[in-house]
Amino acid sequence: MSLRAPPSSTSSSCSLFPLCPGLHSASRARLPLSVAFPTRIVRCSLLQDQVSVNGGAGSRVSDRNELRLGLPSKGRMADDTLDLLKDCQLSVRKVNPRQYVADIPQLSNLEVWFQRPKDIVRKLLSGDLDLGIVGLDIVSEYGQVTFDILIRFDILKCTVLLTVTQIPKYGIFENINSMDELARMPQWTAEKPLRVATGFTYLGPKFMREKGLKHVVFSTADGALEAAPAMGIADAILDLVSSGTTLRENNLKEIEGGVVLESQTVLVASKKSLVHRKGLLDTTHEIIERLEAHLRAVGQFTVVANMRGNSPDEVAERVLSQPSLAGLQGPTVSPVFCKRDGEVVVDYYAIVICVPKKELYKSVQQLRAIGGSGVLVSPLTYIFDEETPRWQELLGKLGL
Ligand SMILES: Nc1ncnc2c1ncn2[C@@H]1O[C@H](COP(=O)(O)OP(=O)(O)OP(=O)(O)O)[C@@H](O)[C@H]1O
Ligand SMILES: O=P(O)(O)OC[C@H]1O[C@H](OP(=O)(O)OP(=O)(O)O)[C@H](O)[C@@H]1O
Ligand SMILES: [Mg+2]
Repeated sequence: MSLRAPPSSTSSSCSLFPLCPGLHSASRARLPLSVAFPTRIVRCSLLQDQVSVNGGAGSRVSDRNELRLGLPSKGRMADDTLDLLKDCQLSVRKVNPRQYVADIPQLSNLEVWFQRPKDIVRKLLSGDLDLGIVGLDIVSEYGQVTFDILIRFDILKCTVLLTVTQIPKYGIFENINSMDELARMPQWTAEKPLRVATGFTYLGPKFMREKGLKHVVFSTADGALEAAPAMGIADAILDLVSSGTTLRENNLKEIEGGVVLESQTVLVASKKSLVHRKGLLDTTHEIIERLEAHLRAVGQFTVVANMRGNSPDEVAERVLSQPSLAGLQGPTVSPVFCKRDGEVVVDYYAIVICVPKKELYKSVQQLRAIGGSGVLVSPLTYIFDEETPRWQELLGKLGL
Protein backbone atom coordinates (compact mmCIF):
# COMPACT_ATOMS: atom_id res chain seq x y z
CA MET A 1 0.00 0.00 0.00
CA SER A 2 1.37 3.40 -0.82
CA LEU A 3 0.88 5.63 2.17
CA ARG A 4 1.74 9.17 3.00
CA ALA A 5 4.41 9.19 5.69
CA PRO A 6 2.57 9.50 9.01
CA PRO A 7 3.09 12.78 10.81
CA SER A 8 5.82 12.85 13.38
CA SER A 9 4.69 11.78 16.81
CA THR A 10 6.31 14.81 18.44
CA SER A 11 4.05 17.74 19.17
CA SER A 12 6.05 20.20 17.11
CA SER A 13 3.58 22.09 14.95
CA CYS A 14 6.37 22.82 12.48
CA SER A 15 6.83 19.18 11.59
CA LEU A 16 3.10 18.51 11.71
CA PHE A 17 2.02 21.27 9.41
CA PRO A 18 4.77 22.27 7.04
CA LEU A 19 2.93 24.91 4.98
CA CYS A 20 6.12 25.62 3.04
CA PRO A 21 8.27 22.58 3.68
CA GLY A 22 11.08 23.74 1.44
CA LEU A 23 11.51 27.04 3.23
CA HIS A 24 14.43 26.65 5.61
CA SER A 25 15.59 29.31 7.99
CA ALA A 26 18.40 30.64 5.80
CA SER A 27 16.04 31.46 2.93
CA ARG A 28 13.46 32.82 5.38
CA ALA A 29 15.91 35.46 6.52
CA ARG A 30 16.17 36.70 2.93
CA LEU A 31 12.41 37.01 2.38
CA PRO A 32 11.56 40.36 0.84
CA LEU A 33 9.15 42.48 2.84
CA SER A 34 7.09 43.29 -0.20
CA VAL A 35 6.54 40.93 -3.11
CA ALA A 36 5.69 42.19 -6.59
CA PHE A 37 3.09 40.36 -8.70
CA PRO A 38 2.25 41.40 -12.26
CA THR A 39 -1.00 43.11 -11.28
CA ARG A 40 -0.65 44.14 -7.70
CA ILE A 41 1.72 44.66 -4.83
CA VAL A 42 1.23 42.50 -1.75
CA ARG A 43 2.86 44.04 1.27
CA CYS A 44 3.99 41.78 4.06
CA SER A 45 3.74 43.56 7.37
CA LEU A 46 5.91 41.01 9.15
CA LEU A 47 9.12 41.99 10.81
CA GLN A 48 11.99 39.99 9.39
CA ASP A 49 12.69 38.06 12.58
CA GLN A 50 9.02 37.11 12.86
CA VAL A 51 9.01 35.18 9.61
CA SER A 52 8.61 31.51 10.45
CA VAL A 53 6.32 28.71 9.36
CA ASN A 54 3.31 28.29 11.66
CA GLY A 55 5.00 29.68 14.69
CA GLY A 56 7.55 26.98 15.42
CA ALA A 57 7.19 25.29 18.80
CA GLY A 58 4.05 23.17 19.15
CA SER A 59 1.35 24.08 21.64
CA ARG A 60 3.20 27.02 23.15
CA VAL A 61 1.39 29.37 25.48
CA SER A 62 2.23 32.83 24.17
CA ASP A 63 2.22 35.83 26.47
CA ARG A 64 -0.99 37.39 25.17
CA ASN A 65 -3.61 38.16 27.81
CA GLU A 66 -6.72 37.67 25.70
CA LEU A 67 -8.39 34.30 25.35
CA ARG A 68 -9.08 33.13 21.79
CA LEU A 69 -11.91 31.08 20.34
CA GLY A 70 -11.73 29.95 16.70
CA LEU A 71 -14.95 29.63 14.69
CA PRO A 72 -15.37 28.41 11.07
CA SER A 73 -15.02 31.39 8.73
CA LYS A 74 -16.91 29.72 5.90
CA GLY A 75 -18.43 26.47 4.82
CA ARG A 76 -21.37 24.49 6.05
CA MET A 77 -20.65 24.84 9.73
CA ALA A 78 -20.15 28.59 9.86
CA ASP A 79 -23.79 29.71 10.15
CA ASP A 80 -24.85 26.75 12.31
CA THR A 81 -22.14 27.59 14.83
CA LEU A 82 -23.15 31.25 15.05
CA ASP A 83 -26.81 30.25 15.42
CA LEU A 84 -25.97 27.80 18.18
CA LEU A 85 -24.01 30.41 20.12
CA LYS A 86 -26.81 32.93 19.63
CA ASP A 87 -29.32 30.42 21.00
CA CYS A 88 -27.10 30.12 24.07
CA GLN A 89 -27.19 33.95 24.48
CA LEU A 90 -23.58 34.08 23.38
CA SER A 91 -24.12 36.12 20.20
CA VAL A 92 -20.98 36.89 18.27
CA ARG A 93 -20.59 40.59 17.49
CA LYS A 94 -18.97 41.00 14.10
CA VAL A 95 -18.60 44.47 12.61
CA ASN A 96 -18.62 43.33 8.98
CA PRO A 97 -18.58 39.98 7.17
CA ARG A 98 -15.02 40.33 5.88
CA GLN A 99 -13.55 41.03 9.30
CA TYR A 100 -12.01 37.95 10.87
CA VAL A 101 -11.98 39.10 14.48
CA ALA A 102 -15.07 39.54 16.62
CA ASP A 103 -16.19 39.29 20.22
CA ILE A 104 -18.93 37.89 22.39
CA PRO A 105 -20.11 40.70 24.69
CA GLN A 106 -21.17 38.21 27.39
CA LEU A 107 -17.66 36.76 27.64
CA SER A 108 -15.13 39.38 28.59
CA ASN A 109 -11.52 39.07 27.49
CA LEU A 110 -12.41 36.59 24.76
CA GLU A 111 -11.50 37.22 21.14
CA VAL A 112 -13.30 35.30 18.41
CA TRP A 113 -11.21 34.54 15.33
CA PHE A 114 -12.84 33.27 12.14
CA GLN A 115 -10.66 30.68 10.45
CA ARG A 116 -11.00 27.78 8.01
CA PRO A 117 -11.84 24.64 10.03
CA LYS A 118 -8.51 22.91 9.43
CA ASP A 119 -6.64 26.08 10.44
CA ILE A 120 -8.58 26.15 13.71
CA VAL A 121 -7.13 22.76 14.60
CA ARG A 122 -3.65 23.78 13.46
CA LYS A 123 -3.79 26.96 15.52
CA LEU A 124 -5.03 25.09 18.58
CA LEU A 125 -1.99 22.86 18.27
CA SER A 126 0.38 25.76 17.78
CA GLY A 127 -1.05 27.67 20.73
CA ASP A 128 -2.46 30.55 18.64
CA LEU A 129 -6.03 29.63 19.62
CA ASP A 130 -7.25 28.30 22.95
CA LEU A 131 -10.71 27.03 22.02
CA GLY A 132 -12.40 26.12 18.76
CA ILE A 133 -15.65 24.81 17.35
CA VAL A 134 -15.12 22.45 14.42
CA GLY A 135 -16.16 19.09 12.96
CA LEU A 136 -14.76 15.99 14.63
CA ASP A 137 -13.63 14.81 11.19
CA ILE A 138 -11.29 17.78 10.93
CA VAL A 139 -9.98 17.32 14.49
CA SER A 140 -9.30 13.63 13.80
CA GLU A 141 -7.62 14.36 10.49
CA TYR A 142 -5.49 17.33 11.49
CA GLY A 143 -5.03 16.81 15.22
CA GLN A 144 -4.44 13.09 14.87
CA VAL A 145 -1.24 12.63 16.79
CA THR A 146 -1.94 15.11 19.52
CA PHE A 147 -5.23 14.17 21.16
CA ASP A 148 -3.35 14.35 24.42
CA ILE A 149 -3.05 18.10 23.98
CA LEU A 150 -6.61 18.69 22.77
CA ILE A 151 -9.74 18.15 24.79
CA ARG A 152 -13.03 17.63 23.05
CA PHE A 153 -16.69 18.08 24.03
CA ASP A 154 -19.40 16.79 21.77
CA ILE A 155 -22.03 19.28 20.72
CA LEU A 156 -24.86 17.00 19.83
CA LYS A 157 -27.11 19.49 18.12
CA CYS A 158 -25.56 19.46 14.65
CA THR A 159 -25.94 16.85 11.96
CA VAL A 160 -23.97 13.68 12.43
CA LEU A 161 -21.84 13.11 9.36
CA LEU A 162 -20.20 9.95 8.21
CA THR A 163 -16.91 9.67 6.47
CA VAL A 164 -17.55 6.68 4.27
CA THR A 165 -15.94 4.55 1.61
CA GLN A 166 -18.02 4.87 -1.54
CA ILE A 167 -17.82 2.85 -4.77
CA PRO A 168 -19.71 3.01 -8.08
CA LYS A 169 -22.98 1.11 -8.36
CA TYR A 170 -22.01 -0.15 -11.80
CA GLY A 171 -19.35 -2.21 -13.60
CA ILE A 172 -17.05 -4.45 -11.55
CA PHE A 173 -18.57 -3.08 -8.33
CA GLU A 174 -22.15 -4.03 -9.13
CA ASN A 175 -22.13 -6.97 -6.69
CA ILE A 176 -19.69 -5.53 -4.17
CA ASN A 177 -21.43 -4.35 -1.03
CA SER A 178 -18.92 -4.56 1.82
CA MET A 179 -15.34 -3.68 2.69
CA ASP A 180 -14.56 -7.41 2.94
CA GLU A 181 -15.83 -8.01 -0.58
CA LEU A 182 -13.89 -4.99 -1.81
CA ALA A 183 -10.70 -6.26 -0.15
CA ARG A 184 -11.16 -9.74 -1.66
CA MET A 185 -11.55 -8.52 -5.26
CA PRO A 186 -8.84 -10.17 -7.39
CA GLN A 187 -8.41 -7.00 -9.44
CA TRP A 188 -6.18 -5.26 -6.86
CA THR A 189 -2.53 -6.14 -7.24
CA ALA A 190 0.77 -4.42 -6.58
CA GLU A 191 0.87 -3.37 -10.24
CA LYS A 192 -2.79 -2.31 -10.36
CA PRO A 193 -3.85 -1.18 -6.88
CA LEU A 194 -7.27 0.10 -5.81
CA ARG A 195 -7.28 3.84 -6.44
CA VAL A 196 -8.97 5.86 -3.70
CA ALA A 197 -9.62 9.59 -3.89
CA THR A 198 -9.99 11.34 -0.55
CA GLY A 199 -9.44 14.59 1.29
CA PHE A 200 -8.67 12.54 4.41
CA THR A 201 -5.07 11.74 3.61
CA TYR A 202 -4.28 10.67 7.17
CA LEU A 203 -7.50 8.88 8.18
CA GLY A 204 -8.03 7.24 4.77
CA PRO A 205 -4.80 5.20 4.54
CA LYS A 206 -5.03 4.33 8.25
CA PHE A 207 -8.57 3.00 7.77
CA MET A 208 -7.77 0.99 4.64
CA ARG A 209 -4.76 -0.55 6.36
CA GLU A 210 -6.92 -1.53 9.34
CA LYS A 211 -9.44 -3.07 6.96
CA GLY A 212 -6.75 -5.28 5.48
CA LEU A 213 -6.54 -3.74 1.99
CA LYS A 214 -3.03 -4.41 0.79
CA HIS A 215 -2.87 -2.83 -2.63
CA VAL A 216 -4.19 0.73 -2.45
CA VAL A 217 -3.03 4.11 -3.73
CA PHE A 218 -4.51 7.43 -2.74
CA SER A 219 -5.07 10.66 -4.57
CA THR A 220 -6.46 13.85 -3.13
CA ALA A 221 -8.48 16.88 -4.23
CA ASP A 222 -10.01 19.85 -2.46
CA GLY A 223 -13.62 18.98 -3.25
CA ALA A 224 -16.17 17.39 -5.59
CA LEU A 225 -14.53 14.03 -4.95
CA GLU A 226 -17.63 12.13 -6.02
CA ALA A 227 -16.70 12.92 -9.63
CA ALA A 228 -13.43 10.96 -9.45
CA PRO A 229 -14.78 7.44 -10.31
CA ALA A 230 -16.81 8.66 -13.29
CA MET A 231 -13.80 10.67 -14.49
CA GLY A 232 -11.70 7.50 -14.35
CA ILE A 233 -9.37 9.02 -11.75
CA ALA A 234 -10.30 6.65 -8.91
CA ASP A 235 -12.08 3.36 -8.24
CA ALA A 236 -13.45 4.41 -4.88
CA ILE A 237 -13.68 7.56 -2.77
CA LEU A 238 -13.63 8.26 0.91
CA ASP A 239 -15.61 11.37 1.75
CA LEU A 240 -18.28 12.85 3.98
CA VAL A 241 -21.90 11.83 3.65
CA SER A 242 -24.63 13.89 5.22
CA SER A 243 -28.00 13.67 3.43
CA GLY A 244 -26.59 11.20 0.89
CA THR A 245 -27.67 13.32 -2.08
CA THR A 246 -24.22 13.92 -3.58
CA LEU A 247 -23.39 10.23 -3.35
CA ARG A 248 -26.66 9.20 -5.00
CA GLU A 249 -26.52 11.81 -7.74
CA ASN A 250 -23.06 10.58 -8.73
CA ASN A 251 -24.04 6.93 -8.97
CA LEU A 252 -22.07 5.83 -5.95
CA LYS A 253 -23.01 3.59 -3.03
CA GLU A 254 -21.87 3.24 0.57
CA ILE A 255 -20.53 -0.15 1.55
CA GLU A 256 -20.94 -2.14 4.73
CA GLY A 257 -18.05 -1.69 7.14
CA GLY A 258 -16.95 1.39 5.20
CA VAL A 259 -17.63 4.02 7.88
CA VAL A 260 -14.38 5.61 8.93
CA LEU A 261 -15.79 8.05 11.44
CA GLU A 262 -19.06 9.44 12.74
CA SER A 263 -18.53 13.14 12.87
CA GLN A 264 -20.36 15.93 14.62
CA THR A 265 -19.64 19.41 15.81
CA VAL A 266 -17.26 19.53 18.75
CA LEU A 267 -15.83 22.17 21.04
CA VAL A 268 -12.10 21.63 21.28
CA ALA A 269 -9.73 23.12 23.82
CA SER A 270 -5.97 23.21 24.05
CA LYS A 271 -5.04 21.38 27.23
CA LYS A 272 -1.95 23.51 27.74
CA SER A 273 -3.96 26.72 27.44
CA LEU A 274 -6.56 25.40 29.88
CA VAL A 275 -3.89 24.76 32.44
CA HIS A 276 -1.78 27.86 31.94
CA ARG A 277 -3.92 30.65 30.53
CA LYS A 278 -5.48 32.80 33.23
CA GLY A 279 -9.27 32.92 33.07
CA LEU A 280 -9.63 30.27 30.37
CA LEU A 281 -10.93 27.59 32.69
CA ASP A 282 -13.73 29.89 33.93
CA THR A 283 -14.67 30.97 30.41
CA THR A 284 -14.66 27.35 29.20
CA HIS A 285 -16.81 26.40 32.17
CA GLU A 286 -19.37 29.05 31.22
CA ILE A 287 -19.41 28.03 27.55
CA ILE A 288 -19.80 24.34 28.41
CA GLU A 289 -22.52 25.03 30.96
CA ARG A 290 -24.49 27.17 28.52
CA LEU A 291 -24.07 24.72 25.65
CA GLU A 292 -25.01 21.75 27.78
CA ALA A 293 -27.99 23.48 29.38
CA HIS A 294 -29.17 24.77 26.01
CA LEU A 295 -28.74 21.47 24.18
CA ARG A 296 -30.74 19.78 26.92
CA ALA A 297 -33.46 22.40 26.58
CA VAL A 298 -33.84 22.44 22.78
CA GLY A 299 -35.78 19.19 22.74
CA GLN A 300 -38.29 20.33 25.38
CA PHE A 301 -41.22 22.69 25.89
CA THR A 302 -42.45 24.14 29.16
CA VAL A 303 -46.13 23.37 29.58
CA VAL A 304 -48.28 25.22 32.10
CA ALA A 305 -51.91 24.20 32.66
CA ASN A 306 -54.66 24.84 35.14
CA MET A 307 -56.43 21.95 36.76
CA ARG A 308 -59.37 21.78 39.11
CA GLY A 309 -58.62 19.86 42.30
CA ASN A 310 -58.99 19.48 46.04
CA SER A 311 -55.31 19.43 47.01
CA PRO A 312 -51.84 19.58 45.40
CA ASP A 313 -51.34 15.88 46.16
CA GLU A 314 -54.53 14.85 44.45
CA VAL A 315 -53.67 16.93 41.35
CA ALA A 316 -50.12 15.54 41.30
CA GLU A 317 -51.47 12.02 41.48
CA ARG A 318 -53.72 12.65 38.49
CA VAL A 319 -50.86 14.16 36.47
CA LEU A 320 -48.48 11.34 37.33
CA SER A 321 -51.06 8.77 36.25
CA GLN A 322 -50.38 9.86 32.65
CA PRO A 323 -47.26 8.43 30.97
CA SER A 324 -46.20 11.64 29.14
CA LEU A 325 -46.65 14.12 31.98
CA ALA A 326 -43.91 13.22 34.43
CA GLY A 327 -41.69 16.18 33.50
CA LEU A 328 -38.00 16.16 34.40
CA GLN A 329 -38.43 15.32 38.08
CA GLY A 330 -42.22 15.32 38.33
CA PRO A 331 -44.76 18.15 38.07
CA THR A 332 -44.63 21.42 40.00
CA VAL A 333 -48.12 21.99 41.43
CA SER A 334 -49.05 25.42 42.82
CA PRO A 335 -52.37 26.78 44.07
CA VAL A 336 -54.19 29.39 41.95
CA PHE A 337 -55.83 31.86 44.34
CA CYS A 338 -59.04 33.66 43.41
CA LYS A 339 -61.64 35.66 45.28
CA ARG A 340 -65.18 34.34 45.58
CA ASP A 341 -67.87 36.05 47.66
CA GLY A 342 -65.18 38.17 49.34
CA GLU A 343 -63.11 35.13 50.27
CA VAL A 344 -59.80 33.89 48.88
CA VAL A 345 -60.27 30.33 47.68
CA VAL A 346 -58.32 27.70 45.78
CA ASP A 347 -60.35 25.88 43.15
CA TYR A 348 -57.54 25.40 40.65
CA TYR A 349 -53.93 24.35 40.67
CA ALA A 350 -51.32 25.36 38.11
CA ILE A 351 -49.08 22.57 36.99
CA VAL A 352 -45.72 23.13 35.29
CA ILE A 353 -43.92 20.36 33.44
CA CYS A 354 -41.27 19.93 30.75
CA VAL A 355 -42.43 17.92 27.77
CA PRO A 356 -40.29 16.53 24.93
CA LYS A 357 -41.18 18.44 21.76
CA LYS A 358 -42.03 15.25 19.92
CA GLU A 359 -44.58 14.33 22.59
CA LEU A 360 -46.28 17.72 22.87
CA TYR A 361 -49.59 16.88 21.26
CA LYS A 362 -49.89 13.58 23.10
CA SER A 363 -49.19 15.41 26.36
CA VAL A 364 -51.84 18.05 25.68
CA GLN A 365 -54.37 15.27 25.03
CA GLN A 366 -53.42 13.56 28.28
CA LEU A 367 -53.70 16.86 30.17
CA ARG A 368 -57.17 17.44 28.78
CA ALA A 369 -58.19 13.90 29.66
CA ILE A 370 -57.47 14.59 33.35
CA GLY A 371 -59.22 17.99 33.39
CA GLY A 372 -56.42 20.34 32.29
CA SER A 373 -57.38 23.69 30.75
CA GLY A 374 -55.69 26.92 29.65
CA VAL A 375 -52.61 25.04 28.47
CA LEU A 376 -49.66 27.39 27.80
CA VAL A 377 -46.68 26.11 25.84
CA SER A 378 -43.39 27.96 25.60
CA PRO A 379 -39.89 27.14 24.37
CA LEU A 380 -37.12 26.55 26.85
CA THR A 381 -33.75 28.25 26.65
CA TYR A 382 -31.77 26.35 29.26
CA ILE A 383 -32.05 23.43 31.61
CA PHE A 384 -29.25 23.80 34.16
CA ASP A 385 -28.63 20.72 36.21
CA GLU A 386 -26.90 20.36 39.54
CA GLU A 387 -23.92 18.79 37.82
CA THR A 388 -22.40 19.47 34.40
CA PRO A 389 -21.16 16.06 33.23
CA ARG A 390 -18.92 17.52 30.54
CA TRP A 391 -17.33 19.93 33.01
CA GLN A 392 -16.66 17.14 35.49
CA GLU A 393 -15.18 15.13 32.63
CA LEU A 394 -12.90 18.04 31.72
CA LEU A 395 -11.66 18.46 35.29
CA GLY A 396 -10.95 14.73 35.34
CA LYS A 397 -8.94 14.96 32.12
CA LEU A 398 -6.92 17.85 33.53
CA GLY A 399 -6.36 16.00 36.76
CA LEU A 400 -8.04 18.80 38.76
N1 LIG B 1 -22.52 17.98 3.77
C1 LIG B 1 -22.21 18.45 4.96
N2 LIG B 1 -23.18 18.60 5.89
C2 LIG B 1 -22.87 19.06 7.13
N3 LIG B 1 -21.61 19.39 7.51
C3 LIG B 1 -20.64 19.25 6.62
C4 LIG B 1 -20.87 18.78 5.29
N4 LIG B 1 -19.69 18.77 4.63
C5 LIG B 1 -18.75 19.21 5.49
N5 LIG B 1 -19.31 19.48 6.69
C6 LIG B 1 -18.62 19.91 7.90
O1 LIG B 1 -18.12 21.19 7.65
C7 LIG B 1 -16.76 21.24 8.00
C8 LIG B 1 -15.98 22.03 6.98
O2 LIG B 1 -16.26 21.58 5.70
P1 LIG B 1 -16.17 22.59 4.49
O3 LIG B 1 -16.57 21.85 3.27
O4 LIG B 1 -16.85 23.85 4.81
O5 LIG B 1 -14.66 22.95 4.46
P2 LIG B 1 -13.53 22.16 3.72
O6 LIG B 1 -13.87 22.05 2.28
O7 LIG B 1 -13.25 20.90 4.46
O8 LIG B 1 -12.32 23.11 3.98
P3 LIG B 1 -11.81 24.26 3.08
O9 LIG B 1 -12.88 24.66 2.09
O10 LIG B 1 -11.52 25.29 4.10
O11 LIG B 1 -10.59 23.70 2.44
C9 LIG B 1 -16.27 19.84 8.13
O12 LIG B 1 -15.58 19.76 9.36
C10 LIG B 1 -17.47 18.97 8.19
O13 LIG B 1 -17.62 18.44 9.49
O1 LIG C 1 -24.51 13.88 1.67
P1 LIG C 1 -24.63 15.29 1.22
O2 LIG C 1 -25.66 16.06 2.03
O3 LIG C 1 -24.87 15.43 -0.25
O4 LIG C 1 -23.27 16.03 1.58
C1 LIG C 1 -22.03 15.44 1.33
C2 LIG C 1 -21.19 16.32 0.48
O5 LIG C 1 -20.98 17.59 1.15
C3 LIG C 1 -19.59 17.88 1.16
O6 LIG C 1 -19.18 18.51 0.00
P2 LIG C 1 -19.43 20.06 -0.28
O7 LIG C 1 -20.83 20.29 -0.71
O8 LIG C 1 -18.98 20.82 0.92
O9 LIG C 1 -18.54 20.37 -1.54
P3 LIG C 1 -16.99 20.07 -1.81
O10 LIG C 1 -16.81 18.58 -1.77
O11 LIG C 1 -16.73 20.60 -3.18
O12 LIG C 1 -16.20 20.75 -0.75
C4 LIG C 1 -18.93 16.51 1.21
O13 LIG C 1 -17.60 16.57 0.71
C5 LIG C 1 -19.82 15.68 0.32
O14 LIG C 1 -19.44 15.78 -1.02
MG1 LIG D 1 -18.06 17.21 -1.53
